[in-house]
Amino acid sequence: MKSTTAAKPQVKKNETPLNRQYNQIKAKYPGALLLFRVGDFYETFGEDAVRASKILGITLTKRNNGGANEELAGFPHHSLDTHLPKLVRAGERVAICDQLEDPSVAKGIVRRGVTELVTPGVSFNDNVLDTRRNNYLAAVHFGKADDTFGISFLDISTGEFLASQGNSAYVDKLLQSFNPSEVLYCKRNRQEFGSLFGDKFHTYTLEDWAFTYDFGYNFLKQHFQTTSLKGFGIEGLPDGIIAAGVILHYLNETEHKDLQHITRVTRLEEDRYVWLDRFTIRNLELTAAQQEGGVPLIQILDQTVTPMGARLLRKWLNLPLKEKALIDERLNMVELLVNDLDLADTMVSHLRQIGDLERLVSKVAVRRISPRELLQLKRSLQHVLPIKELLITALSQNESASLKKYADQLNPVAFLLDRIETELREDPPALSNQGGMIKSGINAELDELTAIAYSGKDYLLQLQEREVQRTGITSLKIAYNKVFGYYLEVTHAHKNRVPEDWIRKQTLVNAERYITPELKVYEEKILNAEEQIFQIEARMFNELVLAAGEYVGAIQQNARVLSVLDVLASFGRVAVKNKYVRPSINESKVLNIKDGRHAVIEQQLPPGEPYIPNDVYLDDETQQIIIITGPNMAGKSALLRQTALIVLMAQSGSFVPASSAEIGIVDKIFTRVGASDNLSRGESTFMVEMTETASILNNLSERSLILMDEIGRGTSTYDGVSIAWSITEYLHNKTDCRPKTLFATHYHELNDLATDNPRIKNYNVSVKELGNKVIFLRKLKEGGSEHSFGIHVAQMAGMPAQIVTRANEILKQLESSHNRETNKEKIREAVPQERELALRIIESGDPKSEAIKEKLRSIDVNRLTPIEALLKLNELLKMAE
Ligand SMILES: Nc1ncnc2c1ncn2[C@@H]1O[C@H](COP(=O)(O)OP(=O)(O)OP(=O)(O)O)[C@@H](O)[C@H]1O
Repeated sequence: MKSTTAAKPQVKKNETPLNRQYNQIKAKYPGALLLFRVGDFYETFGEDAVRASKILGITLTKRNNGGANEELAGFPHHSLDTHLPKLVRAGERVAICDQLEDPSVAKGIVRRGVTELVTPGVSFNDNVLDTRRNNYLAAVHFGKADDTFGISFLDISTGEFLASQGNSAYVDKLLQSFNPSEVLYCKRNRQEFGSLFGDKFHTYTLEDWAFTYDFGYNFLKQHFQTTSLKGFGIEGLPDGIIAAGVILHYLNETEHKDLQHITRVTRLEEDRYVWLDRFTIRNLELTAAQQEGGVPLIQILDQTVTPMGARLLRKWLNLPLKEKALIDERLNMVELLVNDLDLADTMVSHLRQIGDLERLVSKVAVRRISPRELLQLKRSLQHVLPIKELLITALSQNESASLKKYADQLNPVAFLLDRIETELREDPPALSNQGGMIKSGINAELDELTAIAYSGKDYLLQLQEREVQRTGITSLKIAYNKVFGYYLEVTHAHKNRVPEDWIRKQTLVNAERYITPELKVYEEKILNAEEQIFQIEARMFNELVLAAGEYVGAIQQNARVLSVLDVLASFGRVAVKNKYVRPSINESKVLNIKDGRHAVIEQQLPPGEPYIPNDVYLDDETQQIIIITGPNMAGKSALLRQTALIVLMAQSGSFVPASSAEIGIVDKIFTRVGASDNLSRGESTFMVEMTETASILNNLSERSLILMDEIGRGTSTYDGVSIAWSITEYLHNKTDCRPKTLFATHYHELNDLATDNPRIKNYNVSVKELGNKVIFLRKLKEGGSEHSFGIHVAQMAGMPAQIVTRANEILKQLESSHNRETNKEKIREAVPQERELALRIIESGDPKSEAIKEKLRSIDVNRLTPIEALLKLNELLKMAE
C-alpha cells in the first residue's frame, strides 16, 4: 500500500507573489496534496492536480505558470466535505490551506496557511470515518534490544490512546487486530518494516530524532500536564513511550493542536488478553472474513445500537480476556439482561437514541462541534439519567456489583444539560457564524438587535408596498445581494414609471436595479444589527462549547459505560435469539463443551437443515490431543473452528452456542487451517504451512489450545504423514506443558499414535455409506476411520463415472500392497534406524561422509525447532543417498 515520504520542493523562476506563497507553503508539507484556497475555490496544481483530478473525477486544465504550462484542477470550497474523504480514502495526505484573513480587507496578497493536514489515520471528518469502526493512527518504534518494539495507537476522533511494547510477533498481532489506517515509523527502518509487518498499511516515515525516549517522555508529560507518566502505568515501557511520543509529535506536525479530549494514555497489557497469532485472527474470521462475501463472527454477534458499542465489540473480540473475575463480570451482566428482558429492552431503547457520544464529545474538546451537533449531544446526554435510574431500580432487585459500578459511573451532567437546554435553540443551523442558534430571553442586547433586524425587515416590506402604490408597478420587488445591498428591481417594461428620486445601480437583460436614500438608511440598520447578532451569537455559542468542555472527562466516562452496556445488551439479545448458554469459566485445564455449534455456519444453513451439535472434551490428563479423521466435507474443520470460537466468545464475555460449556481458561489459541490461502504472497504452500506450524511449536504454554487442520498435506504423503506424526508425538511428550490439541487429518495412519500415547485419542466425524453413496451424519464419535472417502466426494462433485471407477480400482490395488500393520511397525522403528544410519555415516571416512559430518557440526541442537530438525534430517539423508 501507499507509503509516503518527503519530496523536494520545486523552485520556479518568474514567480508571481501568489505562486511564491503557494510554493512556500507547498514546501512545508512534503508528500501532501495541497488544497489551496483561492476565493471560493480550492485549487490544486501540478502533480497534485493530476492526482486530484483522477481521484475526484474533476476536470484537469492547464495554466501558464512563469512561461511553463502547469496542470490545474479545483473545486468549489463548499464541496470540501464530499471531496476530502475521497482523497483520504485513496491514501492521500491532504493539506488544507485556507485564507487566514478577509480578502476584502487584506493589504496585498491574502495571508494563507495550512489549517489542517488530514491523513488516513488522523481525521475528524464524519465522511472519512466509518462510524462502526475506530480509525487508528499507529506508531511503531524499533527498539535497541533485539526483537523489541514499542507500539502506540490513537483514535483522534474518540481520544482513545494506547501504548505497549513487545516482540515483533506481538506488534504484528496488534497491527492485525487494530488494523490502523496509517502507521508511522522511522525512516531508517524502511526495509525491516515491510518484511516484518507486510505492505498492507498506509505508512509514513519520520526522522530519527523523533524516536528518542526523552523527546517522547517530555512530550507526553507536557500534553497531560503531569510530572511523570507513573499514573498511566507506562513508565516501564520505554519503547512504548517513544511510540506514543511520536504520535503526539505527528499530531502537532499535522496542525492538530486542540487535543484536550486525549485525557490519558492507557497501557495495553500483553498478558491480559488471549494470544491469537495472525494466522488465528485470519483463520477464525473473528472480525473480518477471509474471502469476499464471507461472514465474520462479528456479523452474527453485533446487535449493538450505538457506533461506540460496535467499536467496542470489535475490540473485545480481538482481545479476549484471561482473567476469570473480569470475564465473569461481563457474563454476570449478560445473564442479568437475559433474565430481565424488560430491563434489557428499555435500556436498549435509550441507547438507541444516544448515537456516537464518544465522537461528539471529542468534537467539543477540540471545539469543532457545530450547533446541530451540540443539540445532538444534549439529546444523547438526556438518556444518561434514565439509564442510570434503570440500573438503580434493577439493583434493588439484584445483588450485582456490575450494576452498581455502572450506575455509579454514569454522570447525568444535569448542569450542562440545563444550560444547553436554556440557551440553544431546537432548530439550530449547521454553521455557527450566521446566528439562529441562541434562544430569546437569554441576552438582552441580542433580543434588542433581533427586534431591530426584524422590524427593519417589516419596514422594508412596507416600503415596497408604498412604492408599488406610488408607481403603480405591481411587479416591483425589494431584494438583496452582497454587492449592492438592498435594491428595488423593475422589469424593463415598467422602466419609464420609475420616479426621479430612485438611483439606478445596475442594468440586467430584462430588468433594472435601483436604490433610494431611505432604503440605504434601513439597510444599514438591518445589516448592522445582523452583523452584531452573528457576533454575539457566535460568542455565546463558543462559551457554551467551552462550558461543555468542562465536562469532557465526565462525558467520556459516560460514553465508555454506555458502550459497555451496549455490547453486553447485544450479547444478551444474540444469546436469546440464537439460543446460547452461559459458559462456566474456571481455572482448570478442562475444556468440556456439550452440543457445541458453529456460531456462523449454523446461521447460514438452508432452512430446515439443522446444524448438528457435537461434544468436545479436552484436558491435560486423559485426553490432551484428539485426532479427528473423517471424509472430506464431513465437518472436521467446522468442529475445530467452533471449539476455538466458543472459547473466544466465552472469554470475551458472550454466551456460547452449546447446551453447556466448561471453559478452563485458555491463554493462547493457535490455528493452522487450510493450505492454499497464502499463495498470493508467492510463498510455497508447504513452506507457509511449516513456518506457521513452527511458530506454534515455539510459543506453546500449558493453557494453549491448538487447532491443526491437515498439517502436512502440502507435500508427498510419506513426508506429510511423517511430519504430522512427529508433531503430534512432540505435543504429547513435551515435558513442560500439555497443550490441548485438535488435529483434523485425512491420514488415518495417525490413528496408530493412540496406541502408544495415552493422552492421544481418536475420533471421527461419522458418515453412513448407502450403496456407493455417502451420507454425512456430522456426529463426532470415538474411534478412528479406515478410509477417507475422497473418491466418493469426487463422485458427488460430478466427476465422470469412468474416472470414479478407475480410481476405485487403483485404490484397491494400493491398499492391498500397503499393509497397514507393516506400515505401523515401520513407523515405530523409524527412530532407531535413523540413529543407526547417522552412526554409520560418522564412522566411515569417505569425502561424502566428511561433508555430512561438517553439516552435522554446524547444527546447534539447542536452537533447533522440531520442524527445522526434520528438514535438516531430510537434507542429511539426501546427502547420504
Ligand atoms: N455439524 C454440522 N452440521 C451441519 N452442517 C455442517 C456441520 N459441520 C459442517 N457442516 C457443513 O459441511 C461443510 C463442510 O464442512 P467442513 O469444511 O468442516 O468439512 P471438512 O471435513 O473439514 O472437509 P475437508 O476435509 O474437505 O476440508 C460446512 O461448510 C458446513 O456447511
